[in-house]
Amino acid sequence: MDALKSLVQPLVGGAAGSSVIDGMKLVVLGGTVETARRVTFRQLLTSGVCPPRVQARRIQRSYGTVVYPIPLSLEDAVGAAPAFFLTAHFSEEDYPYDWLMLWLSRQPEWQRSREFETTTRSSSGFARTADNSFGDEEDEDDEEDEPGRVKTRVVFQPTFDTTHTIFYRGHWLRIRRGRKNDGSGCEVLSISVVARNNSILKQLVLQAKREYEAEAVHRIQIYFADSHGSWRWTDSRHKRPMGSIVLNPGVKEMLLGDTRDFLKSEQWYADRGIPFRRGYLLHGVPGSGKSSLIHAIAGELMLDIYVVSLSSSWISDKDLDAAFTRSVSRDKNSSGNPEGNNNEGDNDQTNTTTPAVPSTGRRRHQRDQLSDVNTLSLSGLLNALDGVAAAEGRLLFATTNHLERLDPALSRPGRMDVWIEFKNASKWQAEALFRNFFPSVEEPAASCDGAPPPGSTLSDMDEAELEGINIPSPPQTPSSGSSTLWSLSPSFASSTSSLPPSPKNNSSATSKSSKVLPQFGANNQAYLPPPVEEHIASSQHSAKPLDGAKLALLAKKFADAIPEEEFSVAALQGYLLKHKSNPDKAADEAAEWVVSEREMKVRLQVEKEKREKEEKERKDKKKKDKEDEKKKQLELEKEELEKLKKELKEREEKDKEREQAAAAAAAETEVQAPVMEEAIVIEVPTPPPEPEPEEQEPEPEPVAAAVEDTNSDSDSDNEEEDVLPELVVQTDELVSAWTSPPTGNNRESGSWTGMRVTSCEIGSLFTCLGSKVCCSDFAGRIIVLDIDVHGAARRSHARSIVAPAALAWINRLGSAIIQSVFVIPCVIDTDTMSPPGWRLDSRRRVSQGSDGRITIQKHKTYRLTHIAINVLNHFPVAKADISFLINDHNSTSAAILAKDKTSCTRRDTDRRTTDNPDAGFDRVRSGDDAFTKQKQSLSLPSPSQHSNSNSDPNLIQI
Ligand SMILES: Nc1ncnc2c1ncn2[C@@H]1O[C@H](COP(=O)(O)OP(=O)(O)OP(=O)(O)O)[C@@H](O)[C@H]1O
Repeated sequence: MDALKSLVQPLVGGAAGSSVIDGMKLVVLGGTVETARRVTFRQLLTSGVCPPRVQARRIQRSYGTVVYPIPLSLEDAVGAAPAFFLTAHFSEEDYPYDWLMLWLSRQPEWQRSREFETTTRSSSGFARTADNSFGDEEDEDDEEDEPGRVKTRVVFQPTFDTTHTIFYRGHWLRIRRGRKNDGSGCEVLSISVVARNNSILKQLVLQAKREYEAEAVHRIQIYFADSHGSWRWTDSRHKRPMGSIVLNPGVKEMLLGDTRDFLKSEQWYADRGIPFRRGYLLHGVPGSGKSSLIHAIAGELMLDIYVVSLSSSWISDKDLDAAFTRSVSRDKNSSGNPEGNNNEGDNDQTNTTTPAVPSTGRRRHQRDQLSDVNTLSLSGLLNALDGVAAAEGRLLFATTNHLERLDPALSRPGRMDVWIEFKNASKWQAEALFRNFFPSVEEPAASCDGAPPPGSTLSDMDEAELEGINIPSPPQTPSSGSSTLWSLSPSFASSTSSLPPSPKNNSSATSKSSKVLPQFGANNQAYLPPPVEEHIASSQHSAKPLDGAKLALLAKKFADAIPEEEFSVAALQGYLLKHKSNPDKAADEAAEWVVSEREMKVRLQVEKEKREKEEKERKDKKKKDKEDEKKKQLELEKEELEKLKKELKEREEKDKEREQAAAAAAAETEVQAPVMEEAIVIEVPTPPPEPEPEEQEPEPEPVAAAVEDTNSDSDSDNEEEDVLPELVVQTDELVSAWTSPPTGNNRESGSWTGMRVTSCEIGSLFTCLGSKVCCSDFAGRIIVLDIDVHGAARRSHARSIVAPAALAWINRLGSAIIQSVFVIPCVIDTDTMSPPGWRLDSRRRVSQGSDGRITIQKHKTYRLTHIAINVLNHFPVAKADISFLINDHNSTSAAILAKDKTSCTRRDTDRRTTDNPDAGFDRVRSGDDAFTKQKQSLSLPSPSQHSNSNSDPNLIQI
C-alpha cells in the first residue's frame, strides 16, 4: 500500500490527492477480497467436493437469482467475469425479443456500433418504427407526403456475436446478439448486468414493452389460425375509425355499447355462472360493412383480431378447437403469444397488456406439412364455440351472407347472442357516405389515428415498476384488459386487405396537393395564364375541402339519385372512389351511374341465365347421350343373347339328333365296341367323373367307361378339387398373367392363355377383363376361358348365361386379332367349394417348352379333351406340338382324339412307379380301331372347317 501511495502521491499531490488515494485504497481492497473469494470458490469447484451442477446452482444462488431463464453453466461460474453478471436471454421466438430490439434500436450506443448489419425486415414491429432506420436518401423528403407508398426502411443493427455496452439507469448492460446452439438458428439476445438483484432487468423489459406498445397502440394486430391450431400473426393495420362506418342510426352505438358492457362484466358473468363469452352474428348482403365494422370495433376497444376461416382447406375439428382454446388474451398476465406454440414454457416470466407482433423467426419456424383436407364438422364448430374447454373473455363475430344456410344450433343465443342484419345502402347511408367521403372545411377529416379512450391508465404495478422511467407515449389498455376480439369470417381477410385509402391518408394527400408550389410565370404581367385544360384539371387525385352547405347539397343530390336499398355500400364506395377528386361530378352523375349499373345488372343477369341454361342443356344432353348409349348397348347385348340362345337351341337340337344317332350306332356296334357309346358322351361335358379303379384302366373298355363316369358323377371331382390347393391372386395379377407375352416359338401353334374363373359374377368378370385388358394383348393367342359355374347352376345355365356373356365380351375385344377363343363352361356341383374372389387355378398349367411344345396339365380331362379336340382341329398345329399330361383315365380320349395330329402321350400317374416312370404312358397309335371309332362318333370337324366348327355345344368358338 505504501508503495502504491508513493507512486500516486506525486501525481495527485496535496490534500486533494488524499481522497483519491482513499478511493484507490478501497478499489485495491475490494479487488483483493474479490480475488480471494474467487480463488476459494474455484478451489472448491475443482476439488470435486460437490458435482458441477450442484456447484453451479450454488454459485447461482450465492450470486443472486436471475429473472429470466439463465443457463448459468459451469464455465460461466468459473469464468472470470460472467460470475458477477445477471444474464437474461431473449429468444426471437418470444415477444420480449421484439420489445428489446425496438428499445435497443433507439439507443445511441446501439446505433454507434462499429460493426453493424442492415435489415429491411418490415414484418417485425421494430423495423417499422425504429429510429435508426434510414430510407433512400433522395426519397427521404417525399416519404412523409406520399400516402400509400410502400416505404422500404433499412435498419441498422449490430452484427451477431458482438458485444455492446449500454448505460441504463446507472448500470452498464452488456448486450450480445447470438444464435441458439440447438441447430434451430434462432436468434437470442443476451443482456448481462452487474447488479445485486434482477430489478434492473425487470425494469428494462417493462420499459421496452411499454415503448413497443406505445408504437403499436394505433394499430390492430391481425392473427390467423394456422393449420397447427396456433395463431399466426398476419398483419398489423391502422385502426379504422368508427365514424367511417356508415350504418343505420343506432346500430354502431348499440354494438359498441354492448361490447363495452360485456368487457366490463366479467364479475357479473362469474357471479351468475354464465360463461364469459359473447357472440355476434353479422349477416346480410356482401359489401355492406360487416368486416369493416369488426375492424372498427376492434380499434375502438383496443383489441386484436383473430380470424378463423371456416372455409380453409386444412381446417378440422381438432385444429379449430385448438385455435379457440389458445390463450389470446390481452390480460396483463399473458404474453399475448398463443400458448402451445413452439416456445411453450419459455415465457412464463413475461407480462404484457397487448399482444405483440411476432417476429419473422416465429413464422420461420413452421412445423410439419399442411394438411389440405377440410374436415370441420358442425359439432366440432359448436364445441369450439362453447364447449367445456372453449375460451372465455372473448367477443366472437361471425359473418355470413347466407343466414338461411346456417344451422339453427350455430346461431342460437349463447353462441350468437346479438344478430345484426346488414342491408344494401339506404338513402340515409348514401348521404352519410358521401359526407364521409369528401373533406369538408368545417369538419375535420375522420381521424384514423385511433386515439385511445380517455382515462386509460397504466396499471399500478407497472407504474411502480416504471417509476422514473421516461416513456415516450403511454400505451392504452382496454378497460377490462382481458378480452380478445375474434372474427369467424370467411371473408375478413379479403375485405380487410382491400381497405380504401384511409381518411387520414386522404387528408395528408389533400394537404400535399394544396401545398404552395413555386409557380413559374407567377410574376408575369404581360400575359395571363391560359386556363387549365379539362383533363389536367380532372386528373387531380383528391378533392378540395368543400364548405358545409355545398357538401350538404351535393350529398343530398347524391342520395336522391341512389335508390333505396338497391346497391351495397361497397358499390357506392366504389363509385365515389372513381370521382374522389370531383364531388360535383360524383353527385351529378350518380343518377346516370344508377341507370348504367342497372343495365349492367340486367345484362349480367341475362348472361348468367344464359350461361346456366347452356350449362343445364349441356348436362342434360350429356346425360341423355349416356342413357342412349347405355340403352343401345343393352339392346345390342340383348340381341346378341337372343341370337346366341337361338344358336344354342339349334345346337342342342342337333346334339340331340346326333346323340340319338350315336345311340343307335352304339346299339349296333355294342358287341364289337361297347366303348363307342360311352365316347359319344364326351361331346356334352358334364360334371367330372369319379376316376375308375386302377385295375379297370388297362382294358380298352375303361377308356369309354371312364368317360361315361366323367359325365355321371361330379361329386368325386368336387372332393378332389377341395383337396387340391388353389392359388389366390388379385385381379391385377390375373390380368397380367393373361397379358404376359407369349414365350417360345409359337408362331405356328399360337400361344395359350388360360384362365379359370371361380366364384365370380360372370358379368363383372368380363367387365373387368374388358376394361383392364387391351385387345392387342391377345393378338396371336389362343384363348381358353374355362369357366366353372357353381352351385345350382347347371349346364343349361352355363350355356345360356356364361357362354353368351363371354361371347359378347369376345366380340367387343375384336375377334380379328385373336386366333381363336374357346369358352368351356363347366358345371361344378357345390356352392361352398371356392371362397369368393378371383382364383387362378394352380392345378392347371399350360406351358410351352423351348422346343415349342405346348403342355397342358390338368386333372380333369373331360374339359381338356375338348380343348384338345378343338385346338387340334382348328389350328394348323405342327405334329408333336401338343402333349397332354393327364393324370386320370380319361386322358385316353384326348390322346385318341389328338392322335391323327400327333403322337399323344397319356401319362397315367396311377400306374407310374418309381422304378419305371414311364410305366403309365401308353402310346396310342394312329390307325387304332378304337381311335377311329371314337373320332367318327364325335363327328369332329376337320382342320379346314375350323372357322365355323360348332360341333361341341359346350365350346363356343369365334
Ligand atoms: N356500412 C359501411 N360503411 C362504410 N364503408 C362500408 C360499409 N359497407 C361497406 N363498406 C366499404 O365496402 C368495402 C367492403 O366492406 P366489407 O368488407 O366490410 O363488407 P362485408 O359486408 O364484410 O362484405 P362480405 O360479406 O362480402 O365480406 C369496404 O371497403 C368498406 O369500406
